Amino acid sequence: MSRSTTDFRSRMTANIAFMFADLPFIDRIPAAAAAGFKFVECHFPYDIPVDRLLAALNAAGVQMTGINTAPGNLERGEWGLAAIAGQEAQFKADFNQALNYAVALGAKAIHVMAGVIQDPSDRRQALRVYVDNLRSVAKSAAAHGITLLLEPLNTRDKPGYLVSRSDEIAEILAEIAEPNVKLLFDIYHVQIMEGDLTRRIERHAPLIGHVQLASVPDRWEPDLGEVQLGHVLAALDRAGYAGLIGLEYRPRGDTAAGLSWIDRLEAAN
Ligand SMILES: O=C(O)[C@@H](O)C(=O)CO
Ligand SMILES: [Mg+2]
Repeated sequence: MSRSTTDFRSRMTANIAFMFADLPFIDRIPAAAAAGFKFVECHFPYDIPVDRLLAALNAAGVQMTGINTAPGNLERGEWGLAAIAGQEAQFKADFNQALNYAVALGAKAIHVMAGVIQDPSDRRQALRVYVDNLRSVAKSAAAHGITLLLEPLNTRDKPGYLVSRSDEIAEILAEIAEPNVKLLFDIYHVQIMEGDLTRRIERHAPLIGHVQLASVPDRWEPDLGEVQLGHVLAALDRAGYAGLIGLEYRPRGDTAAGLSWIDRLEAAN
């Protein structure tokens, strides 16, 4: 039996951007606690004052493990600003907002969202901006023990997003060369864009700062679809990944009822 499946429950963090989505955001925290979660992660908590969020987390006995930088203007198609030339000042403001929330909540990871590049000829410059922006903020996060995560997003869900492949992120990380800037290896996106999950996990293991799971191609409970969950968890285990595992899927029905996949995973491994 692989460690990843025996201690799975103690390492999983419920992504409350997607899970318990029938409830108002703040109410997803006690709902996650009632379903047995000790950890939650989310995307954009910024509509809720940080003190209120912290009070809800404390009341539920749940720890927030990770948040994202703000997406920017959704109507203009933005999805983060870290790679957008001319938006460096707004990126800094968004980053500081994320850092303040993370520090106040005790969250140890911030997913720094790169952004959508409307004109492919801007890509080269965007990569430069991305690297420079990340270098400029990495140490302020490190001072608080916070890891910055870079996540490749698949081009079907997020056309034009600067980075869609984990191999590309590996090159960017080599250039940034800051130990607290890491790869967010989301099985869903990596399987869609690159596949070869086992070998890719082995190759990128030292770079991986966080893992997320969902079924492929539907982004449902992760024991469904084309990826064999037990195998992937064992590969992560063998590669030495011992960090948190984000459940970032859209439940097919009721979130709590759908969690029976965890019992099946434990029984099968
Ligand atoms: O996979 C995703 O979509 C997320 O992890 C995210 O942070 C927002 O794009
Ligand atoms: Mg993800």
